[in-house]
Amino acid sequence: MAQAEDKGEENHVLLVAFSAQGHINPMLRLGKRLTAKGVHVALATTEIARHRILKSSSTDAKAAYLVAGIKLLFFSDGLSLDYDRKTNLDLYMDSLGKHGPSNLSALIKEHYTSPKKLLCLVTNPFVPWVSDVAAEYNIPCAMLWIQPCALYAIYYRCFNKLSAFPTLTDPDMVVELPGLPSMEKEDLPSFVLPNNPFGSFPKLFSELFRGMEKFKWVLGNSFYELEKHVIDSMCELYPIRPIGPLVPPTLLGLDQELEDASVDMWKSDETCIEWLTQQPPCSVVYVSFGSIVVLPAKQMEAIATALKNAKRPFLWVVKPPEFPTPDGAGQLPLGFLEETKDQGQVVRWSPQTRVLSHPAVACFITHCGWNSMLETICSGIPLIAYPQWTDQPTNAKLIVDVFKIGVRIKKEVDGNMSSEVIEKCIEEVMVGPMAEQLRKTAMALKAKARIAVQAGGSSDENIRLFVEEITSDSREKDDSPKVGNLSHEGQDKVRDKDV
Ligand SMILES: O=c1ccn([C@@H]2O[C@H](COP(=O)(O)OP(=O)(O)O)[C@@H](O)[C@H]2O)c(=O)[nH]1
Ligand SMILES: O=C(O[C@@H]1O[C@H](CO)[C@@H](O)[C@H](O)[C@H]1O)c1ccc(O)c(O)c1
Repeated sequence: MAQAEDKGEENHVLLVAFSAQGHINPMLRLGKRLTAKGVHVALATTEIARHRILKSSSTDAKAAYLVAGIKLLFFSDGLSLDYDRKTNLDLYMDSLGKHGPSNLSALIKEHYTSPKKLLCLVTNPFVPWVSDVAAEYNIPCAMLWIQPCALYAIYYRCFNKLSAFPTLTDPDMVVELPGLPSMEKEDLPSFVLPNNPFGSFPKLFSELFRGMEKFKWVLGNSFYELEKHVIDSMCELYPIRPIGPLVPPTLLGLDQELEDASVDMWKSDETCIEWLTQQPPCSVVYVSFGSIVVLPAKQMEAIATALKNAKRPFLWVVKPPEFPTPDGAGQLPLGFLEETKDQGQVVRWSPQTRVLSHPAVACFITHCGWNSMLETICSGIPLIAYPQWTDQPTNAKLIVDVFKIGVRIKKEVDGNMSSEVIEKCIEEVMVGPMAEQLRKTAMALKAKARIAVQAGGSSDENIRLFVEEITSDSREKDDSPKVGNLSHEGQDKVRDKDV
């Protein structure tokens, strides 16, 4: 029997997320901020997430369906659970776009006694078609932009052809955009480059950014004080309201909110926390490339050599590839574990936010996924950027030239990284005047992030405004996009709180 989720109550919001660790968790944390303001929230994502959450035995079956008061609902993306979505990314995105809308629509009919009880649907960028499902039920739609606001601005201008971007005939052109530093091709998101191999993303973003009027609100997982210039630059086009950082409350000093709203798709190895506790303060190099990137064998070797030669304690997350290949991608070099057993720890999946906020951790070598970056900003430690694809190259540019909280591993001409360069980066962020400056800047940003989410802070005010707008019964009377940020006076008041 179909179970109604709404139990006759009003004020429901349904969040819809692409099925990835770094997409679902910020949506859940937005959900928690909404439930704190009296809204009932559920999150719908695809079956592959349920499968992964259940497989990760750190999450029990009950928790797979209810997270911090947010009900999880699942629909099919049209593919079997054992399908290799990563290798066949374009087919995966096509299937999701083809089957997602009707399956989501059926889910809404099944779970809500009347779709009219839904104040709005909130989607994220990889499932933009959710806005069409919202329109089918005459429900307003919001988007949570889960990458830096800088990426929102870049894609908006690129796909609406408002600025010049590299082409096959001019692949090396430098891109100049308001509110951002000049960007060379290695600083741009891979999906806007002429050699991007994943055709589904430019197609998806083109449809999304040319049809922005389908979204009454655009919320961003960032905070005003972090990206003010680029956020201001979008005010005249299609504004984005920052409401983040959407990270665990413990990283934000929100002690009154102990429970995090997140799921784990892999079981984390808690033994590394015990190991960290035995290390001197500010000594450990933490290394992780997130949930999707699998590094080629040569790059794994370069990192292994650099860590050995740096002679500092390290914690390295080496997540076994879901579909292993014979070329050794994602595998540790033979003998590495034995050679470094007294120096470092390797785990398959770490409790990353606890690691980053541990006093023993000194810096983070990262692929620059936006969730990892926000978690690091909130922990106040410097980064070493080694971006791979999608938003990551731009995120690396932000780390170095805008936020000024880290360094970037420069690639060799063959596109690989050398162990010497990695080692040099480790030294730069660990010792000397540059290390000191990076740490100081990182600590100042951490303080700003905390202020943004506290009562009356810029992000908290933007959430308050969003809830006020979705719950006011202006829906019938006023369908115009509510995309504006706080009024200028409001923003100024918040700005005065800058540290
Ligand atoms: O060993 C790990 C590696 C990553 N993460 C979490 O996985 C998410 C990764 O998201 P991100 O956007 O950084 O990168 P993605 O994995 O999506 O590429 C972050 O919240 C991390 O805290 C984790 O819990 N343990
Ligand atoms: O984009 C994918 O995942 C990550 O999302 C983060 C937030 O958007 C981003 O900052 C990070 O760089 C990305 O790695 C993603 C793409 C394709 C796919 O099949 C996924 O499972 C995730």
